[in-house]
Amino acid sequence: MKLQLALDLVDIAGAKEIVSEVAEYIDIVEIGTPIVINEGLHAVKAIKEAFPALTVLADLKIMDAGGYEVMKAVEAGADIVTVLGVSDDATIRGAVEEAKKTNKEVLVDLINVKDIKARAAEVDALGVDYICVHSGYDHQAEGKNSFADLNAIKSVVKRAKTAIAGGIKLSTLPEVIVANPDLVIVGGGITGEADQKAAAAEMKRLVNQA
Ligand SMILES: O=C(CO)[C@H](O)[C@H](O)COP(=O)(O)O
Repeated sequence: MKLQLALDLVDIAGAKEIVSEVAEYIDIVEIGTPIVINEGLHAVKAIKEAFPALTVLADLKIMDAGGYEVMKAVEAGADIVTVLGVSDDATIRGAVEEAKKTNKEVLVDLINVKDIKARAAEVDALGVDYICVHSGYDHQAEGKNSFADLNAIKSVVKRAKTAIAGGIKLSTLPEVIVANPDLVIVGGGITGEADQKAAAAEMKRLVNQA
């Protein structure tokens, strides 16, 4: 099981500062959608250059032109690029085809997918690398999480790795770990803590025990 740190509400300098603190405890660093909106793919490039040993995920949440947008993210240094599960199969196919050219990976985010199980089975057959259940900020504000969804997709996904994101904290991590995803994605559960290093270290310890 791997741990991904999601960076959303910082600029490039802030992102570098947090990663410097916690790099030894994370497997993947995510350049979140808000950073890409604010800073562009320069943020991906800057983090990959500063931390070449870390796997960098660009959370573009691609909805169209999968091949082209994956190509641009990979050119900037991304190792994994996200595509929305609600997008067309052709978009996901294009993203997978482009990523495979350079041995990079595609994570499909099932945020706002209505029939989680059916779509997970479909995108699994398209050859994606990760399938992620995700309660976004707006759903978190309504008190929702994706813990049950993770169990649901694990019953149908045969080849992709599974991931979970959305409001995971130290207090809820044990519940997530029981469901045994391949990847746990944590943003505010680390960045929102006064001691980010301690939070990341404890999360890594729990994830490693799984
Ligand atoms: O993609 C995102 C929001 O759309 C976030 O990166 C993801 O939800 C993880 O952050 P947090 O743990 O703070 O919810």
